[in-house]
Amino acid sequence: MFTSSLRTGLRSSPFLRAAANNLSYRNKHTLVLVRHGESTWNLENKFTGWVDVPLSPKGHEEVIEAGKLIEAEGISLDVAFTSTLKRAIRTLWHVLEQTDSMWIPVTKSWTLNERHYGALQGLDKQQTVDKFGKDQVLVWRRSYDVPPPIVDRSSEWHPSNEKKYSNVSFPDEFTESLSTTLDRVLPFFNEEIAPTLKEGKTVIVAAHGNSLRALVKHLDSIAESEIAELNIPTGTPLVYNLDDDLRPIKQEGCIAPLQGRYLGDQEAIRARIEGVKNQTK
Ligand SMILES: O=C(O)[C@@H](CO)OP(=O)(O)O
Repeated sequence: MFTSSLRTGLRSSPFLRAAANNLSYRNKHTLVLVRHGESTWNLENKFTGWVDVPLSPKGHEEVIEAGKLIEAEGISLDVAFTSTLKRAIRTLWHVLEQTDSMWIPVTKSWTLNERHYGALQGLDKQQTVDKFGKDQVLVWRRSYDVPPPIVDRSSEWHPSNEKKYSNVSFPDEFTESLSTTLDRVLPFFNEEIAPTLKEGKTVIVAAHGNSLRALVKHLDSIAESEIAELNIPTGTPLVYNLDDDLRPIKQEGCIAPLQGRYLGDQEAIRARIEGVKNQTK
């Protein structure tokens, strides 16, 4: 009787649970993905892409909570990667603060940016549905290889007009589909993130809905036909355990087709996923 209540007590202790998780994460390649928290343009329901908008007040709260969840899970971060957009950078900062790992190396790369939304950037999502129809907007948002309308160099949204991309050359007419987003996310993953994971480091990537959709398409071998259905919620850590070939080890409680596991209240997470989907009804 006494022994069994002692065992129950040990299992329910957050400290001991975190310590046990810490041991189990140490023996695998651990990759934590987190989409930035709600941004001001998520709140206003505008197509954002590479427009550098900040987190909303709720977005800050979401990612502070994300950091606490990572900490409670006993995950000890070693190396971080993020985009060059402030909503992802700020998300990472909050997570690093909450996990007492602000000292770890951080690499920022435009290749982890959100998918560029071309001439849709800045438009209200619902008004775009009203003008072009739900089906067309769904194709622009979620098809694998149909890009939104282009911007040229005269547009304020063309990356050649921004200092932060001055070392990169972009075509005169620019836009991105999920497929062309994957064409820049995957080389960065293979050249920078994969070797770090193989060294045994625990890696966090703070990025965006569509750059993370591209990455998990690769990790989880999701078919082009299936990827349209996949929506990633804001500010929710997604933890992968990877084998030595960096193939995901399917985790209990994962939401198919993902093999990694979201941390947090699973019902609330499913509601957030639906919320992303329903931005264009
Ligand atoms: O506007 C965007 O850049 C993205 C993410 O917020 O939107 P969507 O989910 O419609 O691809």
